[in-house]
Amino acid sequence: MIVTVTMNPAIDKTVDIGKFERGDLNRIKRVEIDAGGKGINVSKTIRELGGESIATGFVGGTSGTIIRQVLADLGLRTDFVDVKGETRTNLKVVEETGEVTELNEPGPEVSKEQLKDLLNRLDGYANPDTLFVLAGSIPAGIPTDIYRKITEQVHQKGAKVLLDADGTLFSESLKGKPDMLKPNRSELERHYQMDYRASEQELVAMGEKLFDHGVSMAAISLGQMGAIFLTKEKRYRCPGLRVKAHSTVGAGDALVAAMAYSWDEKLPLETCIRLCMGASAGAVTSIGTKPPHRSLVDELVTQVELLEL
Ligand SMILES: Nc1ncnc2c1ncn2[C@@H]1O[C@H](COP(=O)(O)OP(=O)(O)OP(=O)(O)O)[C@@H](O)[C@H]1O
Ligand SMILES: O=P(O)(O)OC[C@@]1(O)O[C@H](CO)[C@@H](O)[C@@H]1O
Repeated sequence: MIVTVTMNPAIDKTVDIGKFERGDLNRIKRVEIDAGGKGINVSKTIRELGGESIATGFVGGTSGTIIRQVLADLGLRTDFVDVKGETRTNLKVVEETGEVTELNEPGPEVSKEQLKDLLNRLDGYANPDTLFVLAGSIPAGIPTDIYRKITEQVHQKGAKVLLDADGTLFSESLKGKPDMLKPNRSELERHYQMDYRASEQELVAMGEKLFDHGVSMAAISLGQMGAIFLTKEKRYRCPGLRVKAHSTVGAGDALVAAMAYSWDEKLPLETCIRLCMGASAGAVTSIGTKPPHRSLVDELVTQVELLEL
């Protein structure tokens, strides 16, 4: 069973404009609305891949109701805790060049009781057959060591954790010894305080250091350049697939979804990697933060090149 945790969901409003003019009037050509937030995107992609998950976290207000409804319409199982404020709306501005500017709101505050409620629910799902996907930012009221706490809590019941977090949240969460990680290049560089662009060798070295934190698999995503996949036994580099990109937002979530789905289905490492590459490349072709179609993923999977390092 896969349980995704989105502490800070969002309505994603993706707008297409020609060229973004700072300090001037910008006319929008197209608007796309999605129920988003990293864990929710992971759940949507798992569903598209043919798997099942339970999407959990906090939702509130009208946006929260919309998110619940959209996910129900998609046939997703959810178990959200209600909060008082309004779930955020995140704006993604996509220019003709493909450049994306993201404006993410902080999200509504979560009380101690609401957090306790969520932790109790997560505890109820934890067993050796459960993988928790902890992904994205946390709203006000939630301590930065929350992912560490959840990881320690569910580990006690034999469950596993896949983490996708940024900055301090990433560094704090590592202390809980998550089982799988999906940092991107800049998250790793920031964690290891590198003030220059790391080489491939340095990225691999940094990735392997994560094994000291108990990690058993790390996927280092490199945007259009592809990704590096590391386990204790094997190291692969996959060049990025050539696709017609619309918005890269959510590509990382699709990769995480494929990792989680592969774990649940007990797929071999190489099959998992191909799926990760196919799903993430497929996600950049979709408008907004919609998951890639399984048929497209299957087509892209055949193009994946695995270079053993
Ligand atoms: N332009 C692109 N063309 C092809 N594949 C891409 C492109 N951008 C991203 N990808 C695929 O998506 C994966 C994840 O992308 P990226 O490294 O940008 O993740 P991320 O920073 O976590 O993204 P986000 O947080 O926006 O979801 C890459 O490893 C790659 O396989
Ligand atoms: O503010 P966070 O939680 O870091 O990221 C939230 C977010 O940008 O991540 C997803 C794409 O990965 C979007 O659906 C969503 O708007």
